[in-house]
Amino acid sequence: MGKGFFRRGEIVWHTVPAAPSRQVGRGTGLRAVLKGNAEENKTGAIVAHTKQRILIAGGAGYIGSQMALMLAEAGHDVVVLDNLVSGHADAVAVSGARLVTGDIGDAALVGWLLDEVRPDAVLHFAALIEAGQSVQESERYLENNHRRTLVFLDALTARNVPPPLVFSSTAAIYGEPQTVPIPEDHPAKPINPYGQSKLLVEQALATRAESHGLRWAALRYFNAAGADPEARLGERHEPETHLIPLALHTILGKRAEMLVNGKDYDTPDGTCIRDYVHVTDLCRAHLLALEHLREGGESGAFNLGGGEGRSVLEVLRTVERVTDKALPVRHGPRRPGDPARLVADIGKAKRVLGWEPALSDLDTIVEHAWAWEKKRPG
Ligand SMILES: NC(=O)c1ccc[n+]([C@@H]2O[C@H](COP(=O)([O-])OP(=O)(O)OC[C@H]3O[C@@H](n4cnc5c(N)ncnc54)[C@H](O)[C@@H]3O)[C@@H](O)[C@H]2O)c1
Ligand SMILES: O=c1ccn([C@@H]2O[C@H](COP(=O)(O)OP(=O)(O)O[C@H]3O[C@H](CO)[C@@H](O)[C@H](O)[C@H]3O)[C@@H](O)[C@H]2O)c(=O)[nH]1
Repeated sequence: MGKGFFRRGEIVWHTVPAAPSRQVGRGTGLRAVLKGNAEENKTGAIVAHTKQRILIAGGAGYIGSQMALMLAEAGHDVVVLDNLVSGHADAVAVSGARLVTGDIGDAALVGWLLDEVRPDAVLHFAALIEAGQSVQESERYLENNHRRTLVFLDALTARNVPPPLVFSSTAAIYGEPQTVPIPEDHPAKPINPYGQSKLLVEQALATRAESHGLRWAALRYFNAAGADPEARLGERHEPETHLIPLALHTILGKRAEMLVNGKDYDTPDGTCIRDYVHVTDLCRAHLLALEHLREGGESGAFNLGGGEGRSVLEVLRTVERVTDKALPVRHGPRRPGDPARLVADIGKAKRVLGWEPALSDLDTIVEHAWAWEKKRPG
């Protein structure tokens, strides 16, 4: 155990120094996020007035650790609960948030933590995330993502006034889309247990709203991508399955070639189309969702995408352009369970939350991911 850790029973608190600055970068739209709760300092940066206590389940993962960093930079007090099944303690250290190593399905731990932290809001990122793996291991996915979330929700709703909850949902709940772009009221018919587990949680949130007055937002991310604009954090799934990091690993010589899954889809170049959204844009949406709930806004689901569909080959060409290197590519068969097109209709998030993707053009996403890959640990 490294410097800066101490044990408290079975619980490990990670006590690294807080982030050096409470400034929030300019031009990121956070003025709107923190309205009424922030001021501009001499340098024009945004500094939060009211420090809030935020609990992040799954905050040692790719998106959750970026969220912890954004909240810490906005001046909030952040505690991460993560069992580190796929997350990284050193990613939490970047934000200076406290890390409690444990499981969302551990009722005693979660109850203790809620009493200890008394969070003003909870963000729930904790999940197993591989759709393909979920087909082989459906029980494990439903147990981890759905049943353990129910335990977590029991602990939250046992409180007199449960804190508002923002949940990481996914485009995978829609299954094979009937219309593209996909609006939130599109039928939800997941075609893999991963999507099913997320839909079951969304249904549980709606039920808890009726039974316990839980206020919630389910943010249905499309393809999360990119990295911290200052390359302090980024994607580090092990094993990695996502297109952009795999292409960058190939460029770096960690893999021999890039396999394109299918070239006979009904799309202009025959490869799958996806909607890539920058991780920082996703995190900003969480702040806006919290603000929305804090102001009494209606609970519900919101699509989050970059708003544009890009094919696998377009992504690979962008990787070649940004890195200025050629990518060895091989065409293989389709990957089971891959819909041809997934593109978000993000009108509701724009209208209701005031969200607008700012960094989600493909070049910026790949540039940030590339900067991260060149300096990431491991
Ligand atoms: N990455 C994407 O493209 C994408 C797209 C749609 C939705 N999502 C959702 O966003 C969330 C975050 O995704 P990510 O890419 O950061 O994944 P990630 O694997 O990097 O992070 C998930 C984190 O949750 C933790 N975790 C898992 N099960 C846990 C449990 N039972 N108790 C405590 N901690 C647990 C892991 O250790 C990890 O740190 C997930 O809920 C995922 O389903 C991701
Ligand atoms: O080596 C590879 C890896 C991926 N792909 C393709 O690239 C596209 C994007 O794949 P990937 O990056 O693995 O993301 P998705 O499978 O689209 O899934 C992501 O996006 C979904 C929402 O759109 C979320 O539900 C998932 O959690 C998230 O992992 C797909 O067509 C893949 O078949 C390849 O061709 N070769």
